[in-house]
Amino acid sequence: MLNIEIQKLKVKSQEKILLDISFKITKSTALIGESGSGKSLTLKALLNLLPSSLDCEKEINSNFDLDFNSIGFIPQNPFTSLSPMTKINKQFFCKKEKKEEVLKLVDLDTWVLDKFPSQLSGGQIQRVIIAIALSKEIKFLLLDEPTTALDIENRNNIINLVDNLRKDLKILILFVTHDIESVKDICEEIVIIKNGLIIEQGNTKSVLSNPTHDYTKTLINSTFKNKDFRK
Ligand SMILES: Nc1ncnc2c1ncn2[C@@H]1O[C@H](COP(=O)(O)OP(=O)(O)OP(=O)(O)O)[C@@H](O)[C@H]1O
Repeated sequence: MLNIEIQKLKVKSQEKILLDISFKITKSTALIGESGSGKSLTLKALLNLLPSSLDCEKEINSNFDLDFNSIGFIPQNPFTSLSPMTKINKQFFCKKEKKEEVLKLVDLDTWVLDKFPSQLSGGQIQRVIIAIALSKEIKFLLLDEPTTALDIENRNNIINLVDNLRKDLKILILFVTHDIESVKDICEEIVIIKNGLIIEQGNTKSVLSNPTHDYTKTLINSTFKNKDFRK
């Protein structure tokens, strides 16, 4: 079973500590926090994409090589993630058979290969982006608010897709969002962050049904208008 143990992830600017967290990913973990809590910094630090003005200390153990080839990244806005003037076919860097295999995994037919991004819907583009990530035989998938730019139907489709990938491919997932509802059924573990620090973490269902911090309660209440899930 794959696992990642982030023992230390600390990001500092010249003025202050922006992020200081540690957590494990053994299946799928949701990282939840308000705007400015440190979600993007966490992703950038894991992807080695922090600006040089920030100082980063990392102690990460994993039972596989954590590098460019083993990590897939799904950004927030699918509409700006692909090259607009290039057909989908040319945006994959793998053999035809692999393209067909990964398109099937995301429930798309090969006709999309002959299209430009502008000819696809937001949900289809997000599926293509996930297929491109999967064409690399990744072991760890990072998702940065992957449903924010989508309508409710496409949002649910992408959530179901991520859930199926998690079950079928058994890859590790870190799903970053401010929207608890989108992850409550697909992430086993949840990490709540505020001002760059972990406020609460644990099994998702336990934390959501019995939050101990007011910050977590506020996040839950702002997400769930209908609180039936807690019964
Ligand atoms: N390059 C930087 N230099 C200095 N401070 C930064 C830098 N990048 C981010 N920060 C600060 O670090 C904190 C966390 O930012 P981050 O972008 O990780 O938040 P976030 O949780 O992703 O928010 P959002 O949901 O709005 O994207 C914020 O206070 C932000 O101002």
